[in-house]
Amino acid sequence: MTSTVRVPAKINLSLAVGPARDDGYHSLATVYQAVDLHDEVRATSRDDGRITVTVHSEAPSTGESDEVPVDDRNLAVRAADLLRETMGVEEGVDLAIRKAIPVAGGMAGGSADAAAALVACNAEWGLGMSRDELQELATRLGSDVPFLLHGGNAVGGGRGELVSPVLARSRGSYHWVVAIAAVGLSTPAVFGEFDRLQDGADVEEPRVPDDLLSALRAGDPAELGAALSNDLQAAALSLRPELQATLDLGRDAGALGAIVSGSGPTTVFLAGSEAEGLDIAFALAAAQVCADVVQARGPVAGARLIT
Ligand SMILES: C[C@@](CO)(OP(=O)(O)O)[C@H](O)COP(=O)(O)OP(=O)(O)OC[C@H]1O[C@@H](n2ccc(N)nc2=O)[C@H](O)[C@@H]1O
Ligand SMILES: Nc1ncnc2c1ncn2[C@@H]1O[C@H](COP(=O)(O)OP(=O)(O)O)[C@@H](O)[C@H]1O
Repeated sequence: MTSTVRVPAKINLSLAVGPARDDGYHSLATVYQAVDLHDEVRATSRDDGRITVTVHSEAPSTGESDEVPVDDRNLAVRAADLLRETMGVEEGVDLAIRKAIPVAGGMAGGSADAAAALVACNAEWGLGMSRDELQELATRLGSDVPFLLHGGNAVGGGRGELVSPVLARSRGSYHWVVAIAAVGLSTPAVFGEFDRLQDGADVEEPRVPDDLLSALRAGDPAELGAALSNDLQAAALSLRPELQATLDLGRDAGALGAIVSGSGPTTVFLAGSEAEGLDIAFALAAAQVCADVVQARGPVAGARLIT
């Protein structure tokens, strides 16, 4: 048998970063949106208990440091292994990943594959675990993994893993332009730069901005564009100063809002319509400021079985 799962990328519409905690993580208050840039994970059970992975990349080529591991460092393999250990499964699985989400781009591609592997292996091994049970395992795999199971719009608290669907009344569908950089950025390095830039100053407890929530409730792209925020942006720009020119170019081409996605270096631009998105995409592509430009829509569902 084979079970295939489609899983989206995420954008942080707002990302407020608090102080570093004792466990080395930072407390976060973020609003996630899942967008229709999808990876696919296909799981095929095998009798010998081994877990293997292959990766077919459709994402633009990235630097060597961004290569996706094809051993037990791969987050999809870790997810399958955690599920297997937790449930005492004897079978193994071959995982085949088709990647379209940029690697180390701040769009949670690795976390997405982990979420997809949980759903695919749950089906493939016939475990019948509920979404809530999978959610608990997801928190152990990474801060972003629970949201990729959830999808839609959601608030993330704790270190990002405490996902609450408080935005049930949010409306609208949004047109994004995504500018993908040639070489990724390491998430811990960006948090490290955030700490360095604070230079020992007191960091406030993070909170979700009210204007962002009200923009989502209203379903108003102009309001949402003005309310986008990211506390990691200064750190990402400090490590990659050239991203500032990309942000400026997109704004000049008519973006309602322009922001570094999560820990970067992907930058995202909110457009008023698909046609306006195309103008922004053309301007970015013509200026050759990034490796690839794609258009995406959000919000969309989280990790879902498609076979
Ligand atoms: C920044 C965010 C924003 O959504 O995503 P990306 O933009 O990287 O995709 C997330 O917080 C990333 O989540 P994820 O990529 O799952 O990170 P994890 O594996 O949990 O952590 C990787 C490392 O990032 C740092 N980290 C992560 C989350 C957090 N709240 N505080 C941190 O300081 C820690 O150094 C940690 O060891
Ligand atoms: N399935 C996977 N897909 C992508 N990266 C993975 C995967 N498994 C492990 N990784 C590692 O995780 C790192 C961060 O990847 P990714 O989740 O794409 O970035 P980000 O945290 O910036 O969103 C990569 O550089 C790679 O070494």
